[in-house]
Amino acid sequence: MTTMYYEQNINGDILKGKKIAIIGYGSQGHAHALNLKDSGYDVVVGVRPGGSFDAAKADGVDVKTVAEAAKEADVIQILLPDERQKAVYENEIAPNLEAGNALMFAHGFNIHFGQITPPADVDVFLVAPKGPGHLVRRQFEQGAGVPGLFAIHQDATGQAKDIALAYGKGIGSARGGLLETTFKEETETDLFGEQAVLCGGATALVQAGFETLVEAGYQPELAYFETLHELKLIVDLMFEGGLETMRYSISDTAEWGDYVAGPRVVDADTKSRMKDILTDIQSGKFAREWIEENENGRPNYTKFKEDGKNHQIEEVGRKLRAMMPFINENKKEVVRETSATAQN
Ligand SMILES: NC(=O)C1=CN([C@@H]2O[C@H](COP(=O)(O)OP(=O)(O)OC[C@H]3O[C@@H](n4cnc5c(N)ncnc54)[C@H](OP(=O)(O)O)[C@@H]3O)[C@@H](O)[C@H]2O)C=CC1
Ligand SMILES: CC[C@](O)(C(C)=O)C(=O)O
Ligand SMILES: [Mg+2]
Ligand SMILES: [Mg+2]
Repeated sequence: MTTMYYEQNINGDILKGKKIAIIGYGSQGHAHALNLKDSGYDVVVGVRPGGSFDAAKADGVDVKTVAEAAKEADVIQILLPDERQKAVYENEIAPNLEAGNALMFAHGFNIHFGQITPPADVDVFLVAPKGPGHLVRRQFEQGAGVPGLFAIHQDATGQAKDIALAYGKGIGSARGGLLETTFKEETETDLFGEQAVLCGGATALVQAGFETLVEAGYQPELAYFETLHELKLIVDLMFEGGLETMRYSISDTAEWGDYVAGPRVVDADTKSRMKDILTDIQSGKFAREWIEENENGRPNYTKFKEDGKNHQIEEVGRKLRAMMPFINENKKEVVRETSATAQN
């Protein structure tokens, strides 16, 4: 049965007086550090010298090396890229762990796929917002919150769940709801969601729609508005009131087209391939291949990234967005973080 926790059911006092180290100051790192600080907690950020270090300093956060932050903290949240966590954990965090500390994650990848094995005398749990870090920060500042998951892997102190809930409240996720899960369930569903629907599925759908229109001779700018820009406005309505609200706002013509054409695009074969994707995640095949890609210096990742950047939809989009300053306003904070974390 699903168990949800909301702000009013959570006592955040258990984290008062504890030092929380946020390791990494990227998408999730900056959001957790700033939200926890604004919630009145004692936060130190641990990163290497460079863009993130400078950004955290400029934001008025206490910043140290990873090893120093881990050493002085009671609660250590690892918000580094998943593929870098194992090395940083082994070299800089593990030697500074003490019995009774809490070791945290925002995604279960490294624990679930056996990359990190913490000692038995520390709590190990995750608090994973169900949304991009920049929105975790933006929504918190707006008085809202991105819902999150939490899961306990090890409860050495008997306090793991209370600390996890207090942490989830501190970053604003309990405003949207904290759902109790396991590392296995969080890891597999998160990977599936981002691959099949949220990132892989959505970008492939947008690109294919754009290409279909442009190849048929329609203007690329029009194709951009139709397949990418307007998607946000349609998804906003789904977000606010589900598919029904979106269908209430669109024309009856669009709604009829939705019913008859949607299943032609995403059909039983698509669903069967979604199941294959899920199987590869569950079996560990995806994780093994991603780890290997990193060990080999990311040749395919780099090529995919470059091809994506050079796709016509991106060139057209950059030009059109430059004429819409209201979009660029929101983008500023993401770009600052992106450029701060772009180095390897
Ligand atoms: N992105 C998201 O919105 C979400 C992410 N998650 C999870 O959160 C975790 C963090 O992901 P995300 O926020 O995307 O990570 P990012 O890619 O944004 O993290 C980048 C940060 O890690 C630092 N970093 C990278 N390598 C090292 C290193 N060797 N030593 C010290 N610092 C280093 C970077 O510093 P520098 O500037 O020096 O490179 C930067 O501060 C992952 O487990 C992810 O799965 C969960 C939910 C959503
Ligand atoms: C959808 C991608 C995500 O899982 C997220 C923002 O929740 C991620 O890993 O970044
Ligand atoms: Mg996710
Ligand atoms: Mg993810």
